[in-house]
Amino acid sequence: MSKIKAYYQLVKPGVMYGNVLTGVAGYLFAAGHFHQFSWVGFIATTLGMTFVVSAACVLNNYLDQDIDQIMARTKKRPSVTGEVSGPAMVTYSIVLLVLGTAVLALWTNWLVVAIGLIGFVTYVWLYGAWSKRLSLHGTTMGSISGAMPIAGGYAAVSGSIDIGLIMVFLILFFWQFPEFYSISIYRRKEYKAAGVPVISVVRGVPATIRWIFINTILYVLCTVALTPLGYTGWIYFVIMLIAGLYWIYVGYQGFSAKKPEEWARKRMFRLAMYHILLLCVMLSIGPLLP
Ligand code: HEM
Ligand SMILES: CC(C)=CCC/C(C)=C/CC/C(C)=C/COP(=O)(O)OP(=O)(O)O
Repeated sequence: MSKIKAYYQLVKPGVMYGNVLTGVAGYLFAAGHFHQFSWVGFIATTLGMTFVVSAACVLNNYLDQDIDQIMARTKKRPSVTGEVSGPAMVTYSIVLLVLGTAVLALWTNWLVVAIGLIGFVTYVWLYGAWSKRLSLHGTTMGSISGAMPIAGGYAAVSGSIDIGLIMVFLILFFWQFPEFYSISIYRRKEYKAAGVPVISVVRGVPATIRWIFINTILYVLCTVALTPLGYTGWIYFVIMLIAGLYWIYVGYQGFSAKKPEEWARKRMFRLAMYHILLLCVMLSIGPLLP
């Protein structure tokens, strides 16, 4: 692997782009609602968030080497193979964090800076270094950090904490349980071998399927609630309701799945990916449509 590719891998591109995408959606959602869009604010939010989320992922890679070297999915990471040294990773993370925080501080507002830093600390320490290793509730902590970028994007426009900010935070918070709990089903053996107490290891697969179902319903309720709350028009409502009911139906199929691993990988996880894309598009245009 070339050095550049190694440094790129360290930011966990899949997770990083997903998080930035939700940040962008949060910004556009608020911009549509408040009729207030600025290119400077938009670019600074996107760029700053990209740097801060990347900084968090790099530091997490540095701290997670012991777990990552056991799991097949993660054992080829540059942090594990030694391609990038420990001190280099820490320096890289600090540079990204300083850059990102500076961009957010200069061109957005202090609420966005605070949300970025809370997300950073929650992901790197409260989740990665602490609760992920200790308890099945680590996912809840991880979900708090994962819901920060959309809240940050929204806050860049609103400048304050309001119902809209709380709702987008909750939507993203609940979305992550179907996403990660389905991964925990199809990667159960790896997590068990690495000693990570994810829900499928601690409570078993049927209980995990139950919690996926419950959280999917909570996600759908929060997404459609934006319309009666006055944030989006009925086109958003109808599309999110239909897509949401379908997701709930797929969650329900989990109860009778003959091969839960296959259901989790090919149905539930995949649908979580489609849902986040659809959600981001609909949040961005929902306030502007009838
Ligand atoms: C807003 C929050 C999140 C976003 C946007 C997100 C996005 C993504 C995306 C796009 C992927 C597929 C690409 C890739 O493999 O890198 C992925 C995979 C993954 N995510 Fe998430 N994720 C989020 C939250 C979480 C949470 C809370 C956890 C765990 C507690 C988690 C654990 C994982 C794992 C382990 C994979 C790898 C799956 C595999 O290789 O089979 N993610 N995520
Ligand atoms: C504003 C801000 C900086 C927010 C932080 C956003 C962020 C990086 C969220 C990630 C969510 C999450 C728990 C991913 C899984 O990590 P993992 O360590 O379980 O994944 P792995 O097993 O692939 O390493």
